[in-house]
Formats: sequence, C-alpha cells, structure tokens
Amino acid sequence: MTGAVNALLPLPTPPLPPGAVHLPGWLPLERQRELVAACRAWAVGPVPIRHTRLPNGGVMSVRTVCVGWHWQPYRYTRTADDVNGRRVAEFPDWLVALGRRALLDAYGDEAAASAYAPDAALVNHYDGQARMGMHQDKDERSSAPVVSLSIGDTCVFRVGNTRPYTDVELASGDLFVFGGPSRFIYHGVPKVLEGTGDPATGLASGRLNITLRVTGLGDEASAP
Ligand SMILES: O=C(O)CCC(=O)C(=O)O
Ligand SMILES: [Fe+2]
Repeated sequence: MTGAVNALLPLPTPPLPPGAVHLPGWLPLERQRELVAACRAWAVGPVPIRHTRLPNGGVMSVRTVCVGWHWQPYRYTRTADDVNGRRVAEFPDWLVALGRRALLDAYGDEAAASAYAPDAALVNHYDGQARMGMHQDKDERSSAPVVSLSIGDTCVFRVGNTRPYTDVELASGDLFVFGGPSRFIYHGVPKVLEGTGDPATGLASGRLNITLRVTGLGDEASAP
C-alpha cells in the first residue's frame, strides 16, 4: 500500500550544486515569442545557423548561431571563419538587460546583476535526435555566470562533475544560471522530449537554447 501511495507522489526536486539556479517558467510567453523571432533573424545571417564542425572531424548534432562573438571549438572570434568569414550580429542592449534581470532573479544581488555585461550568445537549436554531450563552458576568459534560456520542447539537462549526475527537466520559458562554484561545472543535454513544446512560442518544433556569456575578450584578442 505504501508503495502504491509513494508512486503517486511527485518526485522530489533534485538538489542543484551551489551557484546553479533553476527558475521554471521565468520567461512569459510573449517574451519567448520575441526571442524566437530574434533567433530566427540571427539564424539567417550575417552568419547562417549551422552544425559546428569539431576538430576530430565530427559535427555537433545541434545547429548553432552566435551573437556578439562567434564560437567555434574552442575559441571566440568576431568573424565566423569556419562558416562564411563574416562578422557575427551585434549583441543587442536588450539582451544585456535580459541577462541582468535573469541574474537579479537568480541570485538577488543587485550590484552583481547591474555589473553583468554579457557580450556573446550561443543559440542552439535541437531537432529530432539532437543532443549535447557533457562539457564545460570554459572558452571564456571570465568567471561571470552563464545565463541559459530554453524555449520549445522540454529537455533533460544534466549537471555534475561526477556521477551521480543531477538531471533536471528544462521546459519552455525556464531560466537556468550557472555561476559561482558551478560556473565551470560539467553539463549536457542527453535527451529532448520531442513534441512537448507549445507552438504558440512561434517555434513549430524542437528546442531552442540561448546562453549568454561574458567572453572577457577585448576587440584585439581571441580566446584561448
Ligand atoms: O542546451 C542547453 O541547455 C545547454 C547548451 C550548452 O551547454 C551550451 O551551449 O554550451
Ligand atoms: Fe554548455
């Protein structure tokens, strides 16, 4: 009997490591729609969205377009030298403002939030069987937090440097921030729950993830 009752209880929320914050449903639908429209425009150009080629000859299953700085494994440059050589889209002020609000809501630290100056965004689109293996975001020369926004299909987001990992579901509108002791934590997306997104976001299928980062780079440099 106890087992049957327990089976009906929701699973407890897994504990997240310090510095990692998950705020479900943070983006209102209208804001999600605006972000989808912005991502759609960035996906067209000046640098079109593409599957990133890895140095080992493989290609990533997600398609990525970058804003502010272009990321290719494993550095940032202003121009997309592995795509069409063009300079990536400017990082807009409204996206800086969104990053600051995200940080304020995640940590409640006004001074840290207003000092946050993200200058690069990676927009990833997951369709069908796209996944992302466990990795660290470590090509930035800054330990400022990474702000992650998800739209569309729910995914399983895995965090942790060692097993057992913590798995959380990221649904449309969710904010996830990794900063402080979690800034360089391993994370990945082992699964996307296809067809769970609401087309009212403007995204007909798949999952969109936008991460805001501080590259720590000046205009004359590229990392690492
Ligand atoms: O899609 C996600 O939620 C994570 C994306 C990610 O880890 C990355 O772009 O580095
Ligand atoms: Fe990442």
